[in-house]
Amino acid sequence: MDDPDDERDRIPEPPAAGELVEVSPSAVLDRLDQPRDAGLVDDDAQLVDEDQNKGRAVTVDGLVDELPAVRPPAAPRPVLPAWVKSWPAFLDAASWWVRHAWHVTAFHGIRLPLYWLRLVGRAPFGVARLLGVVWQWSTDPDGRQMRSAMNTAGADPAVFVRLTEQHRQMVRGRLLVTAIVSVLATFVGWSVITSTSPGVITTLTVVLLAILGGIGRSADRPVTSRSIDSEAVPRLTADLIITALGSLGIAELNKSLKPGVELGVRFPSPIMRDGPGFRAEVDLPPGVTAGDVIERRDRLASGLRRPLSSVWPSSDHDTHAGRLHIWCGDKPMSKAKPVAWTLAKAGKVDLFDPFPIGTDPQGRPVTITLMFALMIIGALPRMGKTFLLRLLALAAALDPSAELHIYDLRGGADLLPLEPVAHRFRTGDDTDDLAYLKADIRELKREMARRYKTIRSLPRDVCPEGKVTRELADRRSLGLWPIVVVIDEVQVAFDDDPELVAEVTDLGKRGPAAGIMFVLATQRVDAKSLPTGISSNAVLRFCLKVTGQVENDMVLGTSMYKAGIRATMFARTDRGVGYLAGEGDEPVIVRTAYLDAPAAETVAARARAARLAAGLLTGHAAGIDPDPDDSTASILDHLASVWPVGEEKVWWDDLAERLAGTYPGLYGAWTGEQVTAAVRPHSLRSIQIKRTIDGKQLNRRGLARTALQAVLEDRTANSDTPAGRDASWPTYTPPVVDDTTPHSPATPDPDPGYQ
Ligand SMILES: Nc1ncnc2c1ncn2[C@@H]1O[C@H](COP(=O)(O)OP(=O)(O)OP(=O)(O)O)[C@@H](O)[C@H]1O
Repeated sequence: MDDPDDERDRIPEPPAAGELVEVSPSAVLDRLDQPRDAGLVDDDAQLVDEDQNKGRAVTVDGLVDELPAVRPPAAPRPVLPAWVKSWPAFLDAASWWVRHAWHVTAFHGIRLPLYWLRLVGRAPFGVARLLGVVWQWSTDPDGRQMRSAMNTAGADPAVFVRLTEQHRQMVRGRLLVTAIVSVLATFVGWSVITSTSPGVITTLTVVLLAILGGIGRSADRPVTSRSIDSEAVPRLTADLIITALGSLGIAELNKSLKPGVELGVRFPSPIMRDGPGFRAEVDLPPGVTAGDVIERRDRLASGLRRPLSSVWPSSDHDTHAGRLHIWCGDKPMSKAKPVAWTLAKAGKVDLFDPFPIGTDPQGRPVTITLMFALMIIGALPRMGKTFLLRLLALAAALDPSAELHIYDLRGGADLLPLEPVAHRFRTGDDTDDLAYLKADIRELKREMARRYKTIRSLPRDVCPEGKVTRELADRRSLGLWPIVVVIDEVQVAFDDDPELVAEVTDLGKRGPAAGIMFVLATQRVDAKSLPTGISSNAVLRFCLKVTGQVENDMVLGTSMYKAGIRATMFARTDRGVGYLAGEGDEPVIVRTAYLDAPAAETVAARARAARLAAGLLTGHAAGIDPDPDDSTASILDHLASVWPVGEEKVWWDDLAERLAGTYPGLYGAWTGEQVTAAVRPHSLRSIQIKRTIDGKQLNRRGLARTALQAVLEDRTANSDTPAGRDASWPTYTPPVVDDTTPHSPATPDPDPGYQ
């Protein structure tokens, strides 16, 4: 048999590359608990093959170049608590304290007479207790006990006599002090009674009785009553949390809660007030993850003796997988007032910046940045998906430069308030509606190609990152304003239409950088409704209640469920509450702002007024909504078809006018500048064209027929794609408002649109 000592002393072989070494958690912890200079480095370094791994050390994790700090540095706690940094959260916290203080004061204030009567009832006990204390002090019973203990056969009589004498003297002195104090007290009492007013006597009597009652109070008969119904909502304490955790039925957790075992649950920071509730940070025992607890949110709420929608557990992966945050709201969220939208009454949105969509459970505002993002929203039916979609579309409508394409394939009325601002709008899932959507998507693909060409043609200093900026979006002649496509119940369109899926996937991937954003919502979260190409490219993800891990990860992203981000924990009553991923580093729980249909109509009316004022009402909203142009003809073909017979050179303004006359749906509001910008990617150069009109010499920029013909011939010869697919132009372009410079007859236009 092996000698255990030998076994202990034997230096283990270093693990082969890639071999997994099994190490017990306690061994790891033991090691981690040792200070770095207490032998860890040296002991472990013995395992090193010195030639091969010079300068390296072996730890339980294998070879490393340098040993990391034995303990990772503790995460610094924020200097200011979160509620100080957010005005609404601060107001919430402050108002809670004021309400609480007022309630406690009023509750006890009104009961003061009752409390006094209770004290008076205890006053005789107080007198007896006081007399007992004085008697004890005066008669020194301890000394008497000591002498009785010495009254034994072996005791020294001299010591006994000395102690007896000392006791007698002490008692005599103390009795004298007691007698003098009693006489003085009687005298003072009598003088007060005879010399002061009855009011003072009454006050003193009241106070004296209260003091005597206080001395005589009993632990099992409290004088004061409870101001808070502790049975309904007990204070959130460490004990309560431990009890609740113990009721979850997690074996590993229960093991560490057994009597006699070192408690595995720790509280790294004190339980504190956070917004309208309390927050606790809990370190779960090794082997238990925050996700394990989050999954049992209902049992946790039961253990904490609170309604389900008051209890919000979350994970903190910046620290470790076992760090659990529990936030308990004062009021159940399902009973709290719906969150008001800060933009409901006033305000504009710049889609390039974050805009508010609701609050977190603590009441802090949550914002979202729609620009450059593909967003997916998934949930069970009736959880608030369409309301959120409407909110996002309304926010986009409040940016007058944005072009909205709104599709409600369920055919309900929820998105109708957006009709007055939508460039493209359809509600319903008839063949017509789906064909309209498909044609629009195709147009958007061509628009995307055009946008990329325009972006490529821009100088580097104007477009350094190769994507749309606010400045570029504002130059209407470039046609790079944000386009937001909102589709509710997208699964209706995707079913049995792989071509559409492919086109939306492509737009979802490449569109955002060119300013084309999609927001897709579905109540049927599966691979058909959210194909991998779309779900894996979504930047923003919003998941309201779903039923399982697969749906959760499909909307929020792979492994989110494992990481403890579980939209399965939401209850059916948590309407409008979901996880938002992609906006910050960590997914957050959001209570989306509630906007009913009339309020949505008011916001849409405001947005429409702003668009009208800016001259940016287009497409369906402007009453021009023929079927999307699904032909493959491009602006080059259109220019050729409107070219005036016999003319060799034509001004851009005249060409714009002719295009608008022949294709009002496509070029209705175009100017010469826009036509120039549109053909720029095709290398069509402008020329100066002089004309005499009414005896006046006018010099403007325009196009030569030969140049157009050359480009068309070139395209036919070189292109293997259908003519005009990549050169085609979007349908209804808003009229130019903000950067239109009237053409001066003699001077060349400085706009870069004129080359
Ligand atoms: N932010 C919110 N706050 C409070 N209640 C909300 C919120 N959003 C939605 N609701 C409530 O939830 C109900 C359902 O919302 P909505 O119609 O958006 O659900 P849905 O998920 O789109 O349903 P469906 O899949 O059937 O279309 C609404 O009638 C509304 O009362």
